[in-house]
Amino acid sequence: MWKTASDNAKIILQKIFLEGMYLFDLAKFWESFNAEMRSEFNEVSYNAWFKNTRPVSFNKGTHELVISVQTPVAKGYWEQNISARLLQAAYAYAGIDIYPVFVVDEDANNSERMVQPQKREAPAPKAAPAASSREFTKDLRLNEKYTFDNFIQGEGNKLAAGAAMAVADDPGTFYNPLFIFGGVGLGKTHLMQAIGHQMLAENPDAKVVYIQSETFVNDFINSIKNKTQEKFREKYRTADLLLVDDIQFFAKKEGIQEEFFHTFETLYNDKKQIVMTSDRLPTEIPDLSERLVSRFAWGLQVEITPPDLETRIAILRKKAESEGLDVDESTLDYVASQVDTNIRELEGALVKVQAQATIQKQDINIGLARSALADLKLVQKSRGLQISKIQEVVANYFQTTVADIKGKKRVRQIVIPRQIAMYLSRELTDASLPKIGQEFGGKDHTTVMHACDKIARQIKTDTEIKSAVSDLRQMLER
Ligand SMILES: Nc1ncnc2c1ncn2[C@@H]1O[C@H](COP(=O)(O)OP(=O)(O)OP(=O)(O)O)[C@@H](O)[C@H]1O
Repeated sequence: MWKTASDNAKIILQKIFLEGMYLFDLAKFWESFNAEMRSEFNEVSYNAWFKNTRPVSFNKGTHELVISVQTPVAKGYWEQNISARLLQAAYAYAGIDIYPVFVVDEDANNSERMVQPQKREAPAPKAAPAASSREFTKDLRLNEKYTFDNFIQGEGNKLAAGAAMAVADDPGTFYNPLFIFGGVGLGKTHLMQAIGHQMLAENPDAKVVYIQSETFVNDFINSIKNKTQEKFREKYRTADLLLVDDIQFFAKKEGIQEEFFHTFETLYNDKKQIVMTSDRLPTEIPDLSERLVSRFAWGLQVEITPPDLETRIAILRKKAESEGLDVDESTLDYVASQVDTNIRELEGALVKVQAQATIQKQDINIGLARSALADLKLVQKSRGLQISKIQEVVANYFQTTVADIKGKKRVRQIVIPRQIAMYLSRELTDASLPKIGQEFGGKDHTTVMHACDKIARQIKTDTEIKSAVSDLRQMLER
């Protein structure tokens, strides 16, 4: 029987397909794709998106290519920005279509939280007022050291760093707004400004506005006093990138919130990137209007948690290098072990050691570091109460177990001690509500908020609860 032209075509296609399958060597393909990406992305971006991303398997039947990424942020970035490139590369390499599937590596063990974006409303287009670029340059005060290159990634900040880089690579589209929250001195401002630096490096004419939230408040009040509201609006509503630091200071300021709402709307609708930092989630900022809370959740809310020892050492090493200090590893290790919750204080500790070395005309070594930081140790000791310690003391007091305190049992004998432990964690540590929830077996921050409110109320009305809380406080503060 003769073959028709269309049969032939089918056979040829089948052959090409099979050759493609045959040729599709996953390891080799990945190597070549990686090399291509390495030459295209700068070092920081390459390290963020590609270095720890691995192909897991390729199914020759379904063409599914399973790829393991380190964080949910990296997953989102690959899906949105890199998938298309990967498809092209696979086609060019072996003439086949592939279907990438991204999985987050559970072993990467992220300690930070990422709050998933909420559904956003379709933005109504709005015309932006004309810009005056000189005003922005005048206001710009980015710290030149706060770049991605100088930011050490580790447990506690890699989700936030990944999100910041994604935003810097593709502002106004990917995670808008980006809301970075977490404790004092953990690098929120640094990351936020790094986005500004990258935007300016790529486009020196970009209008990058970086402000402390108090500046917005003061500018607004002055604009009313001086009748320069139009100018005020122009300044903020024509930015390409608006960076607002410590937005928790908008708490209870209704007029300011109203003004910021309109600034937000204008920028958002114009697809301009907004980045905010805060020491807590929007839902925890007192009297923050519902519409701001919901808008802040449109993009990504990501937490920075305190760095582990390894990251603290790496930060100190980098700082010592940039200051031209010769500090050996054991001294770096010692200094890093003295300050565990605040990187500003960690850097301050190194400065203290450096100052002592200068005064005493000595080289920096572990003995000198010990004497320089002797008083610091006392301060840290009284401040560094751990949530785990609170759980242990409360469990003992109520003759239950830490597992039950952290668990899900709903019986009253456990629920009350659990709520008291949450209340004390809020009162006696710097931990945010999400962080406390996480330490109590991954509970939602609203559960913690409810527990804290309930115990605060009961202390006023229930003498037994009152004296239990006061006993426990004494035990913990001893
Ligand atoms: N991962 C990091 N790598 C290098 N330096 C860091 C890192 N995180 C923080 N720092 C440094 O620690 C100092 C404090 O950081 P930053 O001011 O950004 O903290 P913050 O979270 O904004 O604090 P605050 O809550 O007080 O506003 C800065 O000098 C910053 O450069």
